[in-house]
Amino acid sequence: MSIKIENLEKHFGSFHALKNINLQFKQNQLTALLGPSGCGKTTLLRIIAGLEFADSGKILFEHRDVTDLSAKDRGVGFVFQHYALFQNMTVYDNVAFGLRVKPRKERPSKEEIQQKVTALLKLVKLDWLANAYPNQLSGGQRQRIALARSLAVQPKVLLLDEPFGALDAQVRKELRRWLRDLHQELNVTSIFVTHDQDEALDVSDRIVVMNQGQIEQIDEPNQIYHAPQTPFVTQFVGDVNIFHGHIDEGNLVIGEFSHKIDPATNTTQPVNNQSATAYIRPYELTISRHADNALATGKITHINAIGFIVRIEIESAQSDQPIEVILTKAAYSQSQYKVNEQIYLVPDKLNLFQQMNI
Ligand SMILES: Nc1ncnc2c1ncn2[C@@H]1O[C@H](COP(=O)(O)OP(=O)(O)OP(=O)(O)O)[C@@H](O)[C@H]1O
Repeated sequence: MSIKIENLEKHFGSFHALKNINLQFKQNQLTALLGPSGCGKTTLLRIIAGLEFADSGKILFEHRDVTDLSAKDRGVGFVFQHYALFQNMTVYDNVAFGLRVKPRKERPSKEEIQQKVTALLKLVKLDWLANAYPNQLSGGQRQRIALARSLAVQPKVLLLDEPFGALDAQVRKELRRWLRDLHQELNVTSIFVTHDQDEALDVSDRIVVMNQGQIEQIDEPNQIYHAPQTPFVTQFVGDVNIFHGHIDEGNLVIGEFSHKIDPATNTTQPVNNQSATAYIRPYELTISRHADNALATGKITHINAIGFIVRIEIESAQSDQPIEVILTKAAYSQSQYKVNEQIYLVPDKLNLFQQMNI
């Protein structure tokens, strides 16, 4: 089932929580709502669920207007961060619950319920725990049972609010891999809220980046990471070095440095005499011993060569923050850079955002 949101507005008193939200969720896709704390992700999810109502705007499930329908009439399944399982029921009974409380006319037979619950427990790979009680499960197992329980009633839409938020990093990673695989087997349109960019990039088909009640960008993970459309998205998704300067005849000028902007590798056309901010990912900066086409100079303050890649930190008068550069092991051992060495920084690619009139 596809979901369409049109001109949605939400205030809490005088606070404008959602500002003119227009969005479409495609059928059977897994979409992440990504943004910092307080940007409105949960509010949007709750409005889609029917747990909260917008001031104005429309929500369509397929072509049906559900704007004024309550949660129970929308046919959605939820999984929340602290989703409480019924402590006095076994895992099996927890998953069967939603089916057993259906009105008599819609309720499946005992045998059908048994088949379905067994299949769901197999799907979440916890059939061996059918007779256990929630307090005998790990946090990750509880979340998987919570998901099985919400899937039992065959929702057409599955909404997940930071489902793995309370779990430790290792379990989170396992569960997100598992959710991605599981989603491929299911016929359900899923929306999940997260403030963790790695989680969004790793799991989802599409990402909606939100900031201060507004949508900044809607795209596939790859595009969000490699072609961010706003300064906010650039900084929020992935590490980035920031340089402030201005444009002069197709060059980005920072202090005494002038870097020729290559139109082939830069999305924005430089406009003369405008102030500009360049956002450069650590692996898009090259360290050089020559000043040609450099953007900055600086002193190497730290080298971390422990992992698969080498991280180099540089202090520079051209940047307020320490600059981070990532090199391959091969490039590093060839060049033999040392701490305290004075070097130049040359970008391979930069994301340029310009402000009108300096
Ligand atoms: N019931 C409410 N009454 C008043 N303000 C609210 C209410 N619910 C949310 N807000 C405010 O609306 C804003 C958006 O909240 P929301 O929970 O949607 O953010 P979020 O992006 O999900 O953040 P987080 O990641 O911290 O959960 C916040 O500033 C919050 O304080």
